[in-house]
Amino acid sequence: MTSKPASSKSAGKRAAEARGRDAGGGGGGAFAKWLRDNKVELDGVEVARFARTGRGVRATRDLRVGEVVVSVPDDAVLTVDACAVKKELGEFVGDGDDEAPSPRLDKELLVIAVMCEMCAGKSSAWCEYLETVHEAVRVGHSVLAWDDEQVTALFGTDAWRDAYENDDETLDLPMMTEEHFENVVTLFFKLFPKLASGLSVEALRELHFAATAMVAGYSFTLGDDEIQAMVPFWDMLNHAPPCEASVRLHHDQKNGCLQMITVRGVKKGEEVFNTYGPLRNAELLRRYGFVLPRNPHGGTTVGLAEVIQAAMGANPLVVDELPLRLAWLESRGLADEELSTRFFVHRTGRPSDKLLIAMRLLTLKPEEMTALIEADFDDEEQLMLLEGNDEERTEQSYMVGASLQFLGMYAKSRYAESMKASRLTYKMYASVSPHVQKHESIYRAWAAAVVRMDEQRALTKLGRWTYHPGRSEDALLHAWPFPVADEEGR
Ligand SMILES: C[S@@+](CC[C@H](N)C(=O)[O-])C[C@H]1O[C@@H](n2cnc3c(N)ncnc32)[C@H](O)[C@@H]1O
Repeated sequence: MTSKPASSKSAGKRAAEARGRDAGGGGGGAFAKWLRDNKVELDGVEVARFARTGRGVRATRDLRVGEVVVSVPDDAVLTVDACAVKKELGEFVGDGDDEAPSPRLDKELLVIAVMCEMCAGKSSAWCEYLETVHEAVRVGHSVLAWDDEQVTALFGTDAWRDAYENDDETLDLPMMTEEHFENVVTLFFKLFPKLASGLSVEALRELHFAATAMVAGYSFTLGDDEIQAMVPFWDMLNHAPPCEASVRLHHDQKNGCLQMITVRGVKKGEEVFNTYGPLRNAELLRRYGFVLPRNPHGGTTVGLAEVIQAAMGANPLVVDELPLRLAWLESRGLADEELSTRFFVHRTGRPSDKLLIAMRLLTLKPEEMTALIEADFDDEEQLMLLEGNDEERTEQSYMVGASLQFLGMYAKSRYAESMKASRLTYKMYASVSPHVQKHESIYRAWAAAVVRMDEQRALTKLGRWTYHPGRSEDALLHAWPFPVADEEGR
C-alpha cells in the first residue's frame, strides 16, 4: 500500500495550493487561450465555480434539449496515438499484434504519455491544458494523496481494496499504482532516459502519482475501440448520477469532433452536469476523490473468504468438503483459487444471485452435495428432485438465511470504525467543504465515513432482507446454474 504523505508538503507548496484553490474561475487565461487556439467551441456554457461542487461548467443562457454546447476537435484530444512519444511507447510495448489487448496497459500508457507531455513543458501541444488539470488534482482529494492515517479510515471498504489490493485488469485507475511505477514506468524511462528531462526517481514517482490521478479523474474511454483519452473541456464538467445528467457525449465523425449534447433543459446560471456512470461512493472516492451524500447508487461487496466463514458458522460440516465445493463453484465461475472472488450486496440488502448460489452450495448437507454432483442437468426429472421437497427446501432456505445473517455480522467487523462512529463523523462534519484547504483532513475523514456508512448500511440491511416476513423460500434458494463455466468457455 502506498500513499503520499500530505504532511511532508512544504509550507510554500501549501500556500501555492491554497492560492490555486482560491483562484476561482476556470483555470486562468492561459487555458482559455489554449481552448481558443485549439478551436474548442463553447456555445452557452462557461467554466465557473459552485459552492457545492467547486469548479465546473455553468449555462450562460437557457439551454434546450438537443443543443451542441461543446465541440472539441479530434486533434485537440490527447491519446497515446496523438502524443509526442507515440513511437517510443510503441517500441516499449512491441507491436503486440498477437497478444490480447490489456485494458490496464492502455490506461498505464496514457499515464506515461501524460508524464512525457508534462516533462516536455512549454513544448507540449497540451501544456496549458495539462497545467490546469494538474493544478486541480494537486488541490483535490485523490486517494493517492491521502496520508497513512487518512487511508486507515478506509480500511475494509471497496475503495481501499480496489485502490491497493485488487489486481483485476479491467478496473479503472488508480489501482496498484506503486507496482505500476516500479514495473512499468521506471522501465520505460530507463529505456528512454532523455524523456524524463533529468528528473530524479523520486520526482518521477511524484509526477507519476499526479499523472495517474489526472488520468483516473479526467480521462474518458471513447468508442467501441475503448480508446483512453484526455478530452479538454469535456473534463471540466462535474458528475451527477445518470438520471440527473444534463449532457451526453457524441463523436461527430463527419466533422471530426467530440460533442457534448444537452439531454435536459438547463436554466441560465445553473450548473451543467455530465455523468461518470452509475457509481457508488466507494468508486467515486477511489477514482475521483469525492462522494455524494445522497447517492442513489450504493451497496458493497463481500469476499469469498467471508462467505465461507459465514457458511461455516451455519454448517460446520463444510470444512471437510470445502475443496470439493469450491471446485464446483469454480466450475461455475463463482470461485477462484486465491479466494479473491467478490459478491455484490445491493444497497437494499438484497444479495446478488451469485451470492445466493454460493451460500446454498456451501450449506448443503453432504448427501445433497453428492446428489448435486451426480445430477444430469439434461434430465428435467432429476433436476426437480434436486430442488428438493418442501421440507428439504425449508431447511435449505433456513441455512442460507442463517449464513447470510452471519455474513452481515462478520463483514461489518472489517471496518476501521463502527457504523455508529461513521454516522457520528458524518453528522459532525456534514457541512465540510472539499474546496477549502484547511478542511483537507476533515473532508477526507468525512468522505471515508460516507463510504463506510453506505457499505455498513447495506450489510445491516442484508440481515433485514433475509428475515423480512415477506421473503419466500424461492427468493433465498436460487436455482442451480447450468452449464459449467469451462464448457461455455466463460
Ligand atoms: C473531470 S473533473 C471535473 C472538473 C473539476 N471540478 C475541475 O475543477 O477540474 C473531476 C473532478 O471534479 C470533482 N467533482 C466532480 N464532480 C463532483 C461533484 N458532484 N461534487 C464534488 N466534486 C466533484 C472531483 O474533484 C473530481 O475528481
